[in-house]
Amino acid sequence: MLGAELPGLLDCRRCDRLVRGMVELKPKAGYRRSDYWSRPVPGFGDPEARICLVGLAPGAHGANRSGRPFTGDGAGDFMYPLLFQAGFSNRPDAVSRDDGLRLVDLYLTNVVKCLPPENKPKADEFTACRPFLAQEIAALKNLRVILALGGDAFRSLLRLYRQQGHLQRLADYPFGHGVVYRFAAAPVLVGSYHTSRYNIQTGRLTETMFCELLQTVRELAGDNG
Ligand SMILES: O=c1cc[nH]c(=O)[nH]1
Repeated sequence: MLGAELPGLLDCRRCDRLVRGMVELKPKAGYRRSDYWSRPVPGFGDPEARICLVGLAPGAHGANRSGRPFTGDGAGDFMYPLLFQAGFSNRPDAVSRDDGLRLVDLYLTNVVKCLPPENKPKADEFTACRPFLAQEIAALKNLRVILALGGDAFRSLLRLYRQQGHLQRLADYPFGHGVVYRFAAAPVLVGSYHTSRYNIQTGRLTETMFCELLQTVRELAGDNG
């Protein structure tokens, strides 16, 4: 099972700090508290996907409001048009959960499903949420490549791989934009700088860099271009 059907996800209250933070968050101008999802945000996409893109956690006024990863935040505004250009979706933007957006050969999720204060989940919150990520990965039967956005998401995936016996030392797998790690019995792991507004504004990540990486990921999944 995937998305909102992941057992126990929508009702999860494991992390007190995160639950409190979502309740206390002040809506942005023009919105009311009732406009906010303010619960664990399920992943979504193609259940037959060969590729899984994994972000960090819902943005305060993006995924935490809309209830869908990267929907309504700067990171998504950068990413969705490029996913469309690369043929991974049926429309170039993401507006709300009922906008008709469909992902093709791609599943999109976050390592932490609830909004973390200051965008920084704590170690025990990564740990508490990891079983959900493990279930998503296990349910994607055609999965070949995981693209992790940002070092924190990347390292959380490495920890999952270590727990599952696919690797021993995290230090053997340093994060970087474009790093590719292969494993005997787990999806290829690829690192990308996060598509955050900060990274885009500072030029750390450009459209060209991200498009090239999407192409690489597609090739790693089995297409020759
Ligand atoms: O990592 C991120 C950033 C913004 N929105 C998400 O859903 N995930």
